[in-house]
Amino acid sequence: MRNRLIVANWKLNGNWAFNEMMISELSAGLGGVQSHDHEIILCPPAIYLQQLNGLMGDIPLLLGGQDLSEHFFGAYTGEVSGQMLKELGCRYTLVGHSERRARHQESNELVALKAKAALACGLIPIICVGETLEERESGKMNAVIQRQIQSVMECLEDDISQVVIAYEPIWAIGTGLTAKVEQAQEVHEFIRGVLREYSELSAQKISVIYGGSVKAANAPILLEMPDIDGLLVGGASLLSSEFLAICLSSLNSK
Ligand SMILES: O=C(CO)COP(=O)(O)O
Repeated sequence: MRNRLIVANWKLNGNWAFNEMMISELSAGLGGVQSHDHEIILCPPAIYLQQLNGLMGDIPLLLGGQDLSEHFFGAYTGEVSGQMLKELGCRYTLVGHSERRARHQESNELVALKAKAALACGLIPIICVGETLEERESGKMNAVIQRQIQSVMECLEDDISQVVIAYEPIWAIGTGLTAKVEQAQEVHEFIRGVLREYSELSAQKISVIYGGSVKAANAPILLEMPDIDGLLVGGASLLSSEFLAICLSSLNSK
């Protein structure tokens, strides 16, 4: 019933030659593989969306932004709007990644406005949530994640089923530490419970994906969990063989 999503977050990586090579290697590896309930989404730096859109042809890949402005146009130097992402071929955009929350002081309220702006532009927001190690160890994890989700849900009102949630424990990002599958499943189940408070149907429909040191080696076991509907991959998405193996393990696991 829920879509399976494998999302590559390239962060501040890529260049013209690298992008060309990645698309050609992903094309060779995924050629002919089609699945109506699987989506593989590349989120490169916004500046490369146009190049990738031109390179993708009929390869079964989609594009997403890494962030967007909560504004639609105007005097906001350096920002990229949802319409601009849409024009460049995006179907998705990440919102509220922990690196933006921490480094750019993005509050829950701002993340909610960005998710709303994304939907208004016809984009599906992938809303990132997750706790620090300190929050986990001091027992605040559930409250932190609940608040992150509630802010968005309260702002979106009728549109809540149109989003994707990405659970990324901050202590597992880029550290080589992955949440144990049981730990990840437990939080995903908790997130579905929070969603259920808004709508049972939405809770069943919204894909909740996991991110944090995902690799080809741990992807299959994560994807076996009942409430893990896909993966948000950072470092391993920059290595075509690793990323392909992750995509193929997902395509083969359903
Ligand atoms: O932040 C992430 C994806 O958004 C996870 O990054 P890593 O896979 O490098 O840990």
